[in-house]
Amino acid sequence: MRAFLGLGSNLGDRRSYLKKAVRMLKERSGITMIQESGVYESEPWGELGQNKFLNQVIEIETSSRPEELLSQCQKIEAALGRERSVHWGPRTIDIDLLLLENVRIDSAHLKIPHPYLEQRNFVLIPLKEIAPNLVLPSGKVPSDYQEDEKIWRYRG
Ligand SMILES: Nc1ncnc2c1ncn2[C@@H]1O[C@H](COP(=O)(O)OP(=O)(O)OP(=O)(O)O)[C@@H](O)[C@H]1O
Ligand SMILES: Nc1nc2c(c(=O)[nH]1)N=C(CO)CN2
Repeated sequence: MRAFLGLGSNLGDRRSYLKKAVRMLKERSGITMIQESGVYESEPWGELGQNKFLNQVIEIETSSRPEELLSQCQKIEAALGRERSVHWGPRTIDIDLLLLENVRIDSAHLKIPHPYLEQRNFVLIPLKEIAPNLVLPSGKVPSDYQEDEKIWRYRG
């Protein structure tokens, strides 16, 4: 099954957390990397008054079921020192399941497609780089969305 994952970090060595998360995902059994977007920096969305984020979107092929994939991602978050304190607050690493091929889930602990997907430029702009024509829940595609001054390519 094809899956798009969104990675984000705004604490500590943000670039290194993204690299480590990508490496750990590649090492997981049943996961094959298909594409990695570049890294983008942006102002915090939602909960303001925290550090800027680095974000990246990746496409993988996985043999895991959605619940298993969530649990694999949460193990990586835990291994990289993620502490869940503030909703939408600072984090060393966040891994969101954005879209899974032909999957719709609306349970208490897993919602697919990710409910805020199309409200977040930090997801849409990296997605536009690797999957410009992917049809999103609204029927729009990532190339319909424009970059703005609140998000830029990070070359660090
Ligand atoms: N598509 C999804 N991807 C990742 N987690 C999800 C998803 N849908 C629901 N969740 C649930 O969301 C819970 C809280 O996640 P988290 O603490 O990362 O929220 P957040 O990053 O602050 O907010 P957001 O989910 O809006 O990015 C997770 O424990 C997980 O069970
Ligand atoms: N720019 C940006 N803002 C955010 C992000 C993120 O990854 N990038 N994640 C959040 C919690 O999921 C809240 N706000």
